[in-house]
Amino acid sequence: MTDSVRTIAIDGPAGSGKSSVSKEVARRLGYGYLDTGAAYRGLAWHALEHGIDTSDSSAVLDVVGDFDYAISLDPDDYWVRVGSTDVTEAIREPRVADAVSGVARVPAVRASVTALFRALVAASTRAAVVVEGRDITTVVAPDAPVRILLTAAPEVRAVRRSKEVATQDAAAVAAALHKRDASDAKVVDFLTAAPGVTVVDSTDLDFEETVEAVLAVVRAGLDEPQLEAGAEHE
Ligand SMILES: Nc1ncnc2c1ncn2[C@@H]1O[C@H](COP(=O)(O)OP(=O)(O)OP(=O)(O)O)[C@@H](O)[C@H]1O
Ligand SMILES: Nc1ccn([C@@H]2O[C@H](COP(=O)(O)O)[C@@H](O)[C@H]2O)c(=O)n1
Repeated sequence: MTDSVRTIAIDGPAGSGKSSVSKEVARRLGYGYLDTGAAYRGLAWHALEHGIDTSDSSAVLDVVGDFDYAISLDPDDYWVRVGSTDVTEAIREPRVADAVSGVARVPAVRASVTALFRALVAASTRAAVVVEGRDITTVVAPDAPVRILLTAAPEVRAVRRSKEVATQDAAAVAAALHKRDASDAKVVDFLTAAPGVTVVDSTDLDFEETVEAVLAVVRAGLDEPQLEAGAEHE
C-alpha cells in the first residue's frame, strides 16, 4: 500500500473548518490527523523568535536549518513542538498568523515540509491519515483516494473565526483572515477544486452536518478493508 493510498486529503481557505472537521473525521474513523499548517506556523514562530522578518525569504531560509519540528498525529492528543518548546497554543497567535504567509511562499520551505508530511504519513501506524492544508489534494498527495475541498462563504468563515479570537474585534479578525487568504492564493490554488476533487461547502451546514458530509465522501472513496482497519484501531 503506498502512502498516498493511506491519505485522506482535505484543502480549503482559512476558517473553512479544515482542522476541526478533519480532526473529528479522523477520530470517528480511527485514523491519524495531520495539520500541515502547523508546520508553516511553527516555522513562522521559530523565525519570529530569532527576530527574523518573515517577508525576507533569504532570512527565513537562514533559520530553516535549525528548525527542529515535531507534531502529534493523534486526533485525541494534539500537540506541536519546536525543539523542547510546546508551541501548540503559541502558533495560533495573531502575530504568527500574520507572519506565516511569508514563510509559506518560499519554494525551498514548501519542498522541505512536503517531504516531511509524506514521511509523517509513511511513519503512521494508523490505517490512514486525514491530512489537511492548502495543497494536499494537488501537491502533497494528488493520488489520494479521497480528495476534498472544504469551503464556506468568506463572511461565514470570518464570523466563525472571530468567535474564537478574544483579543481582536470582528472586523480586524475578518481583515486578517482575508489578507492571509489573498497572500496564500498567490502560491497555491485552494479556492477552486482540481479535477477529481469533491467540494464540500459548509456555508449552510452546522459542524455536525459538515463532519457527516465529509464522512460520506470518505466512505464513498475508500474500500471496506481500509474503513474496517481504522475501526480496529479503536
Ligand atoms: N460547519 C461549521 N459550522 C459552524 N462552525 C464551524 C463549522 N466548521 C468549523 N466551524 C468552526 O469554525 C472555526 C474555524 O474552524 P477551523 O479552525 O477548523 O478552520 P480552519 O480551516 O482549520 O482554519 P485555519 O486554516 O485558519 O487554521 C472553529 O471554531 C470551528 O469549530
Ligand atoms: N498545506 C498548507 C498548509 C498551510 N499553509 C500555510 O500555512 C498557513 C497556516 O495554515 P492553517 O491551515 O493553520 O491556517 C496558511 O495561511 C498558509 O500560509 C500552506 O501554505 N500550505
